[in-house]
Amino acid sequence: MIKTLMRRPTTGLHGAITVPGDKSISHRGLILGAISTGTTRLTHFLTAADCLSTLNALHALGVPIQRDGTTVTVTGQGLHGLRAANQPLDMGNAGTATRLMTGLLAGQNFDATLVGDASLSQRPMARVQQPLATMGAQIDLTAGHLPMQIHGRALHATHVEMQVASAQVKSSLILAALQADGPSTIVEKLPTRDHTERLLRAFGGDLTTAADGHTITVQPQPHLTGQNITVPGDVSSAAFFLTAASIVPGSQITLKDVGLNPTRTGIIDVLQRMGGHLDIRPTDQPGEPLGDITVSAAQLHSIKLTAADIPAVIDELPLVALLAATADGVSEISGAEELRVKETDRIATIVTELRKLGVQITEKPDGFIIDGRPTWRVTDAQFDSHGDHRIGMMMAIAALRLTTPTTLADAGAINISYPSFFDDLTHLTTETEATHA
Ligand SMILES: O=C(O)C1=C[C@@H](OP(=O)(O)O)[C@@H](O)[C@H](O)C1
Ligand SMILES: C=C(OP(=O)(O)O)C(=O)O
Repeated sequence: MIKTLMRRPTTGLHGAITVPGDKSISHRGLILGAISTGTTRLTHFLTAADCLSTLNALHALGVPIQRDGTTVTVTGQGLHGLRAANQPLDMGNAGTATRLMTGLLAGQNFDATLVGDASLSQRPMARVQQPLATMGAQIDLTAGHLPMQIHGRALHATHVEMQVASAQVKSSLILAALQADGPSTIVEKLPTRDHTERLLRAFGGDLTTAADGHTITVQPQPHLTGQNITVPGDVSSAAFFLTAASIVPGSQITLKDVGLNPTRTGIIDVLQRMGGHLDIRPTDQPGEPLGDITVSAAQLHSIKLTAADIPAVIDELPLVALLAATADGVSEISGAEELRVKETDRIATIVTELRKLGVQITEKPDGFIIDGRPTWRVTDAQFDSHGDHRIGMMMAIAALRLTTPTTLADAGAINISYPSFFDDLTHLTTETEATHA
């Protein structure tokens, strides 16, 4: 689908929205609900294609799941209550779903086959197969990729030193370790998003993170109990509008009930370091941290990010590139080679698309260098998502700086994580400054 993009709104973006539920927490809530006893109710669940891949896979494994709008009810089957599916599990475009389900299925007493779309079928799966093999897991890949055959079996406890900073790999190992014959330890290269750890504790699991923040010990065979969970707004979705309001002159918007887990809020830190105007009001309540954010337009300054900064901002790096493209000075992003194995090679797709705006960007093996400018000279008005939701949304936000018409090819990819993205954008661009004065 080719979509005509919205141009610069004359008075900027105004108004307030609640962004859809967090993708990472929605996946995990379904999985932990499935292996608990009793009922789990997820409200403000993300009903986007990626999370529906997890929902459909669990359903095919014998888990009753009801969906009513954004409320999902999961009837837990216990840790050993899943049953073999009678067809391959189609994980669609979802890397998180695939890696987490692999860890879960490795310890079940049946076999499973996982397949995915063309993008997912190019993404590396040895990163879970190899550490899971230290527990005795038997997983056959196709040249390191999907299709994958998982031969479920009893697992042993392990001690794993992770080779990549990846919450997906960590969570896969945690889900396998729950089914092992003793306590397992997982050592992270760098701390990554900790939603699995937080949720597992809420469901009654026994898991500790050492004071160094890197070492996790998982006690096996927990008795998990179903929970009622309100999923916070996805900060990775909010990030598109945090960026838009920062770079479109005259803007001031509020994003309500956004997840503020510190392992995810790198984009807020980046914006603050670049001179962005943000007011963050945390809400006092149990569970994942959340709050409201008001953001207004600002003249931004360049930034440097290195490997230790990356995990908390990994999915927002296309937006960091866009912010840097409008900022004063030269920005440099390093240590972000993981971007090359996302839905697309995001270093390559960021460079290709931003060059269409006339942005001065240099590609590096592990990131990029951008020389920012207050105005761009568009050389190609036909943007392309390359089938990658975050690249498509980043270019739709870039178009808001332009007065010339532009289009986005393969705009349907945005449904992977944010089906109501254009509705929310329309809402924020049709609310005038006067209505909110
Ligand atoms: O665990 C998760 O929910 C996710 C972890 C990240 O991937 P990696 O852990 O592989 O970096 C992120 O890019 C993805 O969108 C969601
Ligand atoms: C990388 C992403 O997701 P996944 O790895 O789950 O496909 C993303 O949403 O940006």
